[in-house]
Amino acid sequence: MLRSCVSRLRTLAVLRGQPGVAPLPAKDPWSPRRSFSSEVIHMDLSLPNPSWNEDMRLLFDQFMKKSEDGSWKHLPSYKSKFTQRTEDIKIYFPDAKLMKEKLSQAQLFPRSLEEGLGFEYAMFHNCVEDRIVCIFQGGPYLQGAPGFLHGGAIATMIDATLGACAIVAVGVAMTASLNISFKRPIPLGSVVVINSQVDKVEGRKLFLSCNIRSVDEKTVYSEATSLFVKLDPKTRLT
Ligand SMILES: CCCCCCCCCCCCCCCC(=O)SCCNC(=O)CCNC(=O)[C@H](O)C(C)(C)COP(=O)(O)OP(=O)(O)OC[C@H]1O[C@@H](n2cnc3c(N)ncnc32)[C@H](O)[C@@H]1OP(=O)(O)O
Repeated sequence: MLRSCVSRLRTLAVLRGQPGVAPLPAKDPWSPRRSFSSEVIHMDLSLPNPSWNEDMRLLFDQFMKKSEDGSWKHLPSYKSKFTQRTEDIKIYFPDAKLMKEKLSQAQLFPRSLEEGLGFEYAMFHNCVEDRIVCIFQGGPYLQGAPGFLHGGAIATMIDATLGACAIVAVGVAMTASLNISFKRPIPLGSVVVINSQVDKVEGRKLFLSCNIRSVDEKTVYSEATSLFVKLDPKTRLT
C-alpha cells in the first residue's frame, strides 16, 4: 500500500516536471532476490488508474459500454502473468526448467514501467469483425524528439496491438516483419487510438495492418503493415 502511494506520488511529480525528483533505483532484472507480489502479477493493468487523462477515461468508458452486448471484449493485461499462454508456449522451449525460471522473473515489456510513466493502454477485441482497438496514452519516459513520443515506443505499441490481434486469431505467433510509416509526431501525454486488423491468412502466415489516429480521428499519426507467423509446434525457439 505504502509502496503504491510512493509510486503514485513519484509518477505525479514526474508528470508535473518537478525538479529534484530522484531517478528510480537501478535493479538487476535477473537478480534472484527480485520478486513480485502476487497482487502486482495478477493486477489487470489495463483498467483506469489516476495517471489516465480525461480522453483516456472517456474512450475506455465508451468501449466498456460497447462491450455490454458482447460485440466487443476488454482484454485484460498483466505485468508477468501468462497462465494459459505459458502452457501454450511451453512446447517451443527445449528446456522446461530454464524456461520456467526465466518466465518467473520476466515482465511484459510495455508493462515494465511504473504507472503513468510509460505505456498506459487498454485493448478491446471486436469479436464480430476480428479486429483490435488499443487506446494508448504515452507517458514522460517515452520521449523521443522533445515533447513527442519516441519512434521505438510507437513501434512497441503497434507490435503489441498487432501481436494481440494475431494471437487472438490463431494462437501463438511471432512478428516476422513490421513496416511502419511515421506520418505525424505524437505529442507526449496525448491519447491515440490504434486500429488493427487481420487482412489475410495464408497457412501459418498472417498479414495484419494498423493505423494510429487522434481521438477525434482527424490526424493519422502512423500506419503499419506486418507479417506474423504462427509458430510450428515442431520447431523450438532456441
Ligand atoms: C513466444 C510468443 C508468446 C505469445 C504469448 C504472449 C501473450 C501476450 C501478448 C503479447 C503480444 C506481444 C506481441 C509481440 C510479438 C513480438 O514482438 S515477437 C518478437 C520479435 N520477433 C521475433 O523475435 C521472431 C524471430 N523470428 C523467428 O523466430 C522466425 O523467423 C519465425 C517468425 C518464428 C518464423 O519461423 P518459422 O516458424 O520457422 O517459419 P518459416 O518456416 O521460416 O517461414 C514460414 C513462412 O513465413 C515466411 N517468413 C518467415 N519470416 C519472414 C520474414 N521475415 N519476411 C517475410 N516472410 C517471412 C517464410 O518465407 C515462409 O513462407 P512460405 O514459404 O510458407 O510461403
